[in-house]
Amino acid sequence: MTPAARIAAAITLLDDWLAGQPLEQALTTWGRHNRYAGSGDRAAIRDHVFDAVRRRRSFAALGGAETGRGLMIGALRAAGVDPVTMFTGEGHAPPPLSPDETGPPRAMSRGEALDCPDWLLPEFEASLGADTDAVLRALQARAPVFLRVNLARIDRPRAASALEAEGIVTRPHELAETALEVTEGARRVQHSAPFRDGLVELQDAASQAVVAALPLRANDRVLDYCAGGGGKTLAMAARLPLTLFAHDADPRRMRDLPARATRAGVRVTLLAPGEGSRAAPCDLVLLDVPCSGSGSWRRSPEAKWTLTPERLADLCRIQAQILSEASALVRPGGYLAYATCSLFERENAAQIAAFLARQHGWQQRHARLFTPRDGGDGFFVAILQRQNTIQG
Ligand SMILES: C[S@@+](CC[C@H](N)C(=O)[O-])C[C@H]1O[C@@H](n2cnc3c(N)ncnc32)[C@H](O)[C@@H]1O
Repeated sequence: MTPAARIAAAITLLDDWLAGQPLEQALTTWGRHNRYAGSGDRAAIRDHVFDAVRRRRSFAALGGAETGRGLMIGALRAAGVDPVTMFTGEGHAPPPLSPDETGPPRAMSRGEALDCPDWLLPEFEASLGADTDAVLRALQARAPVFLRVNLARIDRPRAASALEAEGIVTRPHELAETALEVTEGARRVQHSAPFRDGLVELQDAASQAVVAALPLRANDRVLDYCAGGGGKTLAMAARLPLTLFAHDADPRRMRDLPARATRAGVRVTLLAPGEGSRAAPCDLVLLDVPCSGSGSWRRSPEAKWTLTPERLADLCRIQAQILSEASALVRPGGYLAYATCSLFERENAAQIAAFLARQHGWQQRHARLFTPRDGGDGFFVAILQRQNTIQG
């Protein structure tokens, strides 16, 4: 496909998305109906579409309309390319620009320039203060691809060499001693021997830093209460030998966990929903709670536009409930670790402050907010310790 034909395909997909079709579904359907497109074409079209969803407001302002066509005209202008060179109408290129589409772009509001829904600007400001604009700008870019080196099996330099032998170039990242950032060959990772053999896993660098911050000791009894696909379960297992339990309210989310654990050479006991108490009393319970995901909107840009005030309030209620129910599973003297991939204060520090105010006998030992300016996704982690003498 020519570069212009790829843009025409991205326009169709963006129109489907704007009409309400989920992005992944639109991409799969398009792929099925356009089998002539090679893997390079599909990857390039996917990149166009994800960039446009991430930068929906600024591209629409630059392109003059919130349509697939307007977004792609805006994308070209943002990249310093005159859209006239691609919108030629020749072959499979999109039709030439109309007079309306060639006028000078209008001034943008702050929310448009930062690609942020207006209702969320105060939420970001209350959470990030003077860093708001810089963090929102960081969220406009593509997320880097990070790998976690399984230090139980191999050290970071040797993992980097094994990957390089397969054309995957990486560099160490300072967020965690397990982290490698892929700078070339990211699409080869899942077919590579180091990945197949469990020497490396795909995992965001801040997510790795969260696991590195957990106060774990050898042979601890640990429950990953919101385990999902088990990214953090496996990262904990790679740190040191543990008795590990994984639980999730939706067991389908843990479907891939047994195979991933086998590949990594670790044992994890899966618990049915509501049976978290079978792991108690725990030395550490990790609560990687459901959240707005605002820290990972580079990776999942659709979520930025679908979050509503009602959904955010619901998530906060669920987080508070999980904190209350799962804290009971920690032994006296043990730890509760609370994590989100959100940048919002009310899902993070405020949620912990409210827990400490209503539940006596806990002390905060550590808290840190990572933002995309640190390189990885936005993440929050707080570590609370249960007092040995339980009061109230
Ligand atoms: C952020 S994801 C977990 C990601 C996972 N820990 C990882 O690192 O790959 C949050 C998970 O919490 C689960 N969840 C939602 N409500 C829950 C609840 N009340 N109790 C336990 N898990 C819950 C969701 O099904 C989802 O899998």
